Amino acid sequence: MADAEDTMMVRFAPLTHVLLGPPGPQRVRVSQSLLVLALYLGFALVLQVEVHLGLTSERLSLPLTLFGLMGCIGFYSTIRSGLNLRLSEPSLTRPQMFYSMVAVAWAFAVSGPPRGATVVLMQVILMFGLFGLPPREGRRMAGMGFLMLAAVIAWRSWTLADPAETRLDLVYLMYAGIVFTGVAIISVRLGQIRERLRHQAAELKLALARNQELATRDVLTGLTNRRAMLEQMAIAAREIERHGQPLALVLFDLDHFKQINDSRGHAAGDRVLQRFGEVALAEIRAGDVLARWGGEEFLLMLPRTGLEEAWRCAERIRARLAALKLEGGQAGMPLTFSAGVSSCRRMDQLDAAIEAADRAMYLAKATGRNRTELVAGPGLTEVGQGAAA
Ligand SMILES: Nc1nc2c(ncn2[C@@H]2O[C@H](COP(=O)(O)OP(=O)(O)OP(=O)(O)O)[C@@H](O)[C@H]2O)c(=O)[nH]1
Repeated sequence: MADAEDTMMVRFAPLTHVLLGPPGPQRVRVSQSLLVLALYLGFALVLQVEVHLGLTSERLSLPLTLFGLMGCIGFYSTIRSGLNLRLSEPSLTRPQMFYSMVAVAWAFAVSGPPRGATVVLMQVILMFGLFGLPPREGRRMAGMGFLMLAAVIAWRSWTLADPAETRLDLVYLMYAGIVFTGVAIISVRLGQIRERLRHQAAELKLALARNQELATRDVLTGLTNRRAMLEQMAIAAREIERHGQPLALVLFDLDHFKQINDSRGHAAGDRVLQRFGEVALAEIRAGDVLARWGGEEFLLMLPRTGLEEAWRCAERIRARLAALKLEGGQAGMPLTFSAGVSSCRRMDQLDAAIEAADRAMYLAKATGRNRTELVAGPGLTEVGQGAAA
C-alpha cells in the first residue's frame, strides 16, 4: 500500500512541482491559493445550478463568475511567480480575503432566494483569516464583512420595491451578526492559544540552548568539556585527513596544583583553573579548541598545525602565564604547567595521538616540570625532542 502511494507520488512529482513550486513557505502559500481556487469553482458551480433552476439570471451571475475566476487566477499567478515576495505581506491573506468578501457580498445581491446561504461562505473566508491574521485583524475583517452585507442589503431595499424581501434580508443580516460575533470570539481564543504556543516555543528554545551548553561546556572554566572535545576532535581529524594536513594536540597539566589547593584553599584552586583557561584562550587561533580534559589537565587541539608550531603555541601560553600577576587568594603563587605535544594525520590515529601527548606530558613532569615535551604522533617518526622552558 505504502509502495503504491510512493509510486503515485513519484509519478505526479513533476506536475506537483510545476503547480506548487519548490518546497518551502512559498509552496504553502501557493497551495493555499489553489485551495481557494478549488472552493471558488464549487461556488461557481452552485451559481450555475441557481441559473439552471431559474433562481437567478445568467446576465447577473456571469460577471460575478468571471470576477471570482479572475481574482483566483490572479492571486495564484502572483504567488506562483514570486511577485508576492516583493510585498510587505507575501501571504496576500488580507487582499485575498477582501476580494472574496466582495465576491460573496455580490453573490448575496444577485442570488435570489438562496442568498441567505452566502453568509456561510463569508464565515469560511473569515476562518481562513483566523489562522493567517493577528486576532485584531481577524475581528476587523469580520466587521468589514458584516458592513459589506449591510451595504448590499441597504442597496437592495433602496432598489427593490418588495418590503418582504428587505425584511428577509434583515433576518439574514441578524444571522450574519451572530456568525461574525462567534468568529470574533474564536479569534480572541485562538490569539491566546497562539501567544501561549509562542511563549512555550521560546522557553523550549532557551532550555534547549541551556542543555546544549551544559552538555558541551565545563561548568567551572566555561571551556569545552571532555565529551564535546572528543566529538570535535573526531570532526577535525576527518577534515585534516581529507586535506592531508596534520592535527596537533597539546596536553597541559598544572604543576603542583595540589599544593595550591592545600595552601590557599579549593576556591583559590578553582580560580587558578579559570585563569589558566582565560590565558590559554587568548593565545590560540579561532579554529583551535581548548578543553578541560580532567581535574587540572587541559587539552588543546590545533587543526592544520605541525608539532613545532604547536610547541611554540604552548610556550607562548607559558610565557603569558609567567607574566600573570595573580591577585587575592592566589597572589604570589607560581603558576606553571608541564605539557606534552603530539600530532597525527589520520582519524584512526587520534586515540594514539592523545596517548602520545599524555606520555610526552609525563616526560615533562619527570624531567623537571615547567616544560613542554614533543613526541611525534602515530604514523610519524618519533622526534623525542625535549624543550626546556
Ligand atoms: N580546586 C580544584 N581542584 C581540583 C579540581 N579538580 C581536581 N583538583 C585537584 O587537583 C589536584 C591534582 O593533584 P595531583 O594529581 O597530585 O597533581 P599536582 O599536585 O598538580 O602534581 P603534579 O601534577 O605532579 O605537578 C588534586 O588535589 C585535586 O583534588 C577542581 O575542579 N578544582
